[in-house]
Amino acid sequence: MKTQAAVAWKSGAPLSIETVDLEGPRAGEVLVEIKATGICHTDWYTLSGADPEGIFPAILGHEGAGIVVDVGPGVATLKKGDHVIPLYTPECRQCKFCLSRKTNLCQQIRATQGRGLMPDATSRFSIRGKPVFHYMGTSTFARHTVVPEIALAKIREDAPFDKVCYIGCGVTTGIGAVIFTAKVEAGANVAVFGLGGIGLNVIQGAKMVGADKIIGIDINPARQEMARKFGMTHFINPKEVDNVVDAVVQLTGGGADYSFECIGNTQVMRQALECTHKGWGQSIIIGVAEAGAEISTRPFQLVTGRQWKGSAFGGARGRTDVPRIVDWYMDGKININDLITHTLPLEKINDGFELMKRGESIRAVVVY
Ligand SMILES: NC(=O)C1=CN([C@@H]2O[C@H](COP(=O)(O)OP(=O)(O)OC[C@H]3O[C@@H](n4cnc5c(N)ncnc54)[C@H](O)[C@@H]3O)[C@@H](O)[C@H]2O)C=CC1
Ligand SMILES: N[C@@H](CCC(=O)N[C@@H](CSC=O)C(=O)NCC(=O)O)C(=O)O
Ligand SMILES: [Zn+2]
Ligand SMILES: [Zn+2]
Repeated sequence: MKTQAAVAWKSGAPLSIETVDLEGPRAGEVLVEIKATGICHTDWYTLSGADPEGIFPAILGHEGAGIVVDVGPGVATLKKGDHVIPLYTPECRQCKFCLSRKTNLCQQIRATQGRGLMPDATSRFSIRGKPVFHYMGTSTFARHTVVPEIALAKIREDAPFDKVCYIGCGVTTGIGAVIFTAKVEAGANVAVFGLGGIGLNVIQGAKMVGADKIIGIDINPARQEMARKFGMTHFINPKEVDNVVDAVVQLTGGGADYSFECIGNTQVMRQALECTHKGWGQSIIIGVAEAGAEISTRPFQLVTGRQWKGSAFGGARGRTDVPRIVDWYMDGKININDLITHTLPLEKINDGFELMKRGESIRAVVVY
């Protein structure tokens, strides 16, 4: 079939709206009509050329929601008409990683996914006979995409696509990092570095679990108002203090119980670790740093009880947890609407990237 997509021909260049050939689903695969997709900082990271796994031409996008149009042979858990959210972290429930119960990082299809291919090592997308790569196993910047069955969460049919698409990455990543990765307890003090589409969801998660002080740190003062609305109790602008670490330690009487780095800046990752409490502080890295970047601190920081952890997709097991998070939204337990600051048609997708780069949007959502 033919479909329309925003194609990334090469790094650093704007996306180009193209008519694309899309082959139907093979065994274990599902054809999805994407109804809406968010634009995440990680799409920009890959488009910028900073991602070691970035390959071109590709169809980016990993924060979508849509409807099943067709299923390939052997697909048992989904049928035409089902509403779904594609998962860049699948959940096969059979691999060593899934069975361990220690991680959400299902590895069943990770190798081919990282090479921009479907599990049988081929692409379903092409233009004028030349293959175009998939991205993160989802490629939601296309009106139609093919996704493995294990990488689709079935969601309720009354959930609005233009809001719950954000659960496909940002919402789950932020709230999940608090609930699933850090397991923040009521009364804990939390520091959140970076108050964008991810950090604001960390704040929302910290508020949900009953954290005490929720300290937001951002160089963009315009982020303060929204962060307070979502539960931030204190704000630090690094440009206005001598030392961010000291500022957090003072505010919390010794250090944050938990901190979250939601930027992708390795200097800030160090600050986020070092502002946590001696003996038990945990710092969760969420931000994705550029290829080759390394983190450092004095080992003494770890010897004295601080811990560094990472979190991908909030530690969520997508097929199990994403439908629950959709329920939380539908039950009014989490706020997504206020974070979606811009809605655009596919033709204007590059404007969405510009808004993000200028710090003017929290989430821009493309509605097909
Ligand atoms: N681990 C995971 O599963 C995921 C990771 N990410 C990554 O999380 C990071 C954040 O993504 P978004 O929230 O969408 O980005 P964003 O661009 O919306 O937000 C980043 C925020 O950090 C602030 N900031 C930049 N430099 C700063 C500094 N030196 N100190 C304090 N604040 C600073 C910016 O003003 C902005 O408000 C990105 O690196 C993204 O790739 C995104 C989704 C999932
Ligand atoms: N491709 C990059 C790594 C990018 C990365 O860390 N992705 C996150 C999700 S970011 C979503 O917006 C993730 O889930 N990582 C786990 C994984 O298996 O990719 C690189 O090669 O550095
Ligand atoms: Zn993302
Ligand atoms: Zn698995």
